[in-house]
Amino acid sequence: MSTVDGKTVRVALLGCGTVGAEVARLLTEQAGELAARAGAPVELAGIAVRRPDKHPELPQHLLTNDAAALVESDVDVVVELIGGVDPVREWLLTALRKGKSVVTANKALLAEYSAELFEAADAAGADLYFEAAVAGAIPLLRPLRESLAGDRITKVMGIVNGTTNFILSAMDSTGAGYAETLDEAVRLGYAEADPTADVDGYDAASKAAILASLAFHTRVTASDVHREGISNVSASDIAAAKALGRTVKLLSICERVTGEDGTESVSARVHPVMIPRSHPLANVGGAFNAVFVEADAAGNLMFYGQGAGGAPTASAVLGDLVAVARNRVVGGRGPRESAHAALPVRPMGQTPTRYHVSLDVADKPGVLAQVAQVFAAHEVSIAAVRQRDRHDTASLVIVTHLAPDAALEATVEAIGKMDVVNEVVSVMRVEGEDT
Ligand SMILES: NC(=O)c1ccc[n+]([C@@H]2O[C@H](COP(=O)([O-])OP(=O)(O)OC[C@H]3O[C@@H](n4cnc5c(N)ncnc54)[C@H](O)[C@@H]3O)[C@@H](O)[C@H]2O)c1
Ligand SMILES: N[C@@H](CCO)C(=O)O
Ligand code: NA
Repeated sequence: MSTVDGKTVRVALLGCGTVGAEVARLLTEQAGELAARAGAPVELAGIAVRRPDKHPELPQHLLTNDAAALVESDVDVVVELIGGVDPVREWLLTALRKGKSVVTANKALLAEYSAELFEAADAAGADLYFEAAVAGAIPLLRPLRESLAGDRITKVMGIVNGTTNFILSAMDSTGAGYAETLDEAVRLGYAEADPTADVDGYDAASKAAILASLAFHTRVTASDVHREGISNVSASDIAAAKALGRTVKLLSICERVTGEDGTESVSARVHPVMIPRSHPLANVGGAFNAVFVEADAAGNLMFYGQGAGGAPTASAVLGDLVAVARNRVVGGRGPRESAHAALPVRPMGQTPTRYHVSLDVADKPGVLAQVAQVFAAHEVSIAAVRQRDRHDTASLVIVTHLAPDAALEATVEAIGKMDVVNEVVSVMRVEGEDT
């Protein structure tokens, strides 16, 4: 038995590309079921596209190239699937100020402007949902905003960019270098012709900002996130990781950091990391996403699935659409912004990290002691050392304990200048316990 007695919820769809086309299809094909679940018919009232004449597949009477006018028209919900900041930002602010609910997949916009969007939403009592913006189909933002709202989250760490995960997974399995693997990823259609946002970590940094804000009830923007991409990850790094029983992943890491004086701050960063092959994130291959959440009461949680693609991303958009339609039917709202903790963002240099350093050194007495002395001088404690002799040189692999990132960086710089060090073969941060 279902009750569909609510007033029709009229939906404006802005953008009909990879994700928008799937949303339009599912909205039409599943109209009856969506109405039953929402408690009211959910009706596509208009679709804004750039060139209506290029969309013979869509109902022609719904098409317009005037997104601004569609937002102002008699619609209840605006689903934005165009992307980018301008001009979308103004349209969504207009919609929210007029009390219309907004559903968007736009991480670039949310990562910089969520405060003003939430302010507009809160002032008008409208909903702002964006499950598709991080990790596509994977239910992640709703668990953070709702299911875990009673817990204290300490860390959110994951693979939230499919393109870079595809490239790193391929480098790991073939041993090939970065440039040739990227070319292959573009050829196969996994990476875009201009893959900058993915490979330089901008996409993952936007997602980290959204995750840190929701997990820690604070405001973190993309510009607060320390960002390193994967273009410097070499075949040597991958080989060094393998030799240690580790693999390399581009991780978005958001964590609470408690200073020596007990004050709390947030660290949000994106960079390549060596993790043990036994770590749950190590087995996430290809273009899949996975996010690990640590919370005081819940313990460890893992979210895994498809982080991109038309249909998977549309699944998250439709879920949000049903949620906002339900809220309208019962006259309520979804969660408002929760930024009460107002935690400062810790600079990367002061963030505790661990390094792996692989060196090619002269094979003579006292070299290990000299290298260890440089670590000690920077107050960096060594967790493990492995030395392997070759002819007249030796391979030295050092893994540190936690130390401020700036101290680790300075240590590596000083080591690179030592006469006894022939080559710094690989330097990378590590996460997870060694097995
Ligand atoms: N594709 C994915 O896998 C994926 C996953 C998660 C989130 N997202 C996000 O979803 C959003 C859409 O991504 P996409 O992959 O569908 O992009 P897309 O480029 O395939 O589609 C965007 C569409 O918007 C249209 N458009 C641009 N300006 C417009 C305007 N002024 N009026 C009307 N239409 C206009 C474009 O012509 C294009 O068809 C982005 O914010 C993206 O970050 C995408
Ligand atoms: N370019 C993104 C799409 C999903 O946000 C990725 O590779 O994961
Ligand atoms: Na998601």
